[in-house]
Amino acid sequence: MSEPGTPPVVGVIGGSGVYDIEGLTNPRWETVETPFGPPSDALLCGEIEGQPVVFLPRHGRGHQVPPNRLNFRANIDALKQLGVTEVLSLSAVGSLREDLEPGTFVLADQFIDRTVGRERSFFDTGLVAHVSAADPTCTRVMGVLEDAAKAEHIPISHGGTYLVMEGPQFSSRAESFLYRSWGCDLVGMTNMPEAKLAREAELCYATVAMVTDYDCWHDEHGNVSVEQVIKVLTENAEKARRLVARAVPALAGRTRACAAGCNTALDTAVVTKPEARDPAMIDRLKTVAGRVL
Ligand SMILES: CSC[C@H]1O[C@H](OP(=O)(O)O)[C@H](O)[C@@H]1O
Ligand SMILES: Nc1ncnc2[nH]cnc12
Repeated sequence: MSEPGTPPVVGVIGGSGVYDIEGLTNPRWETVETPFGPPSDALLCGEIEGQPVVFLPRHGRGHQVPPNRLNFRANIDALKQLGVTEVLSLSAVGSLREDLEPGTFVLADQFIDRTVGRERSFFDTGLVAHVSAADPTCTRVMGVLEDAAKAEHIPISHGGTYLVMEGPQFSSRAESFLYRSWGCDLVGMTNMPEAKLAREAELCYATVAMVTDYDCWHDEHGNVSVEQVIKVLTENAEKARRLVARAVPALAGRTRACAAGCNTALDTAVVTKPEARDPAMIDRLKTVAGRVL
């Protein structure tokens, strides 16, 4: 259980095409068990310029877990068990906007959750809580990422709405047009419920969405394929690596609670009266919510 002023430990969740991070000092893979079952894989722990960092390949090192089977709760619990306080998510996404070309990096800040059948909360009967998800990403960490991108001369677009679909199939053309008509900018399959669970666990969360394709709405571009996604990611891997290497040490040195309020999200969220709380739930939630239970 970490207190709001705990020195930062950066967690990096690597999405499609990002199964490892290079350049860590003292690297070691650690297997973590959680009350929610196993995370996607072992987690790689180490340091970048003295700043502790923990890496989790979202789909496993061999990309064996599809988006609709990800154990998001276990992934977030495992990161928090290893002391993580701020999460950088790297994600491949389709573009729903002409000007967001493949190869563009976007700091997505809003989500529309169209997923079905995923476990979307740590809380449940016996221990009820409602956190705010009005601003699901951490504005402070996004600012650090933006500065890191500038320092590395990596163009990055600040802000954008990411529609999260269930998958694993890509969208039908009618769905793609629908998402565009809703004003969404990006489409992907993984950032929900991941971002909301990070908020429940009082972790800062920011996502670097790496545009790989125009989904299937654009009449001058072919329909998205895995081959295209991996090709564009491979071409941009070096940029992503430099961005992470610059951002991680820049997140060091925070000595107070996150100014955006992420580390205190549970202060006013739990509604179940203390005498009505299920002891088994309190035990299950000791990593993510032990601070307030
Ligand atoms: C391999 S293409 C589709 C796959 O890629 C994205 O995952 P991630 O966010 O982990 O990079 C997308 O959401 C799909 O899961
Ligand atoms: N077009 C797309 N739809 C959903 N997820 C994606 N990941 C990368 N491109 C995607």
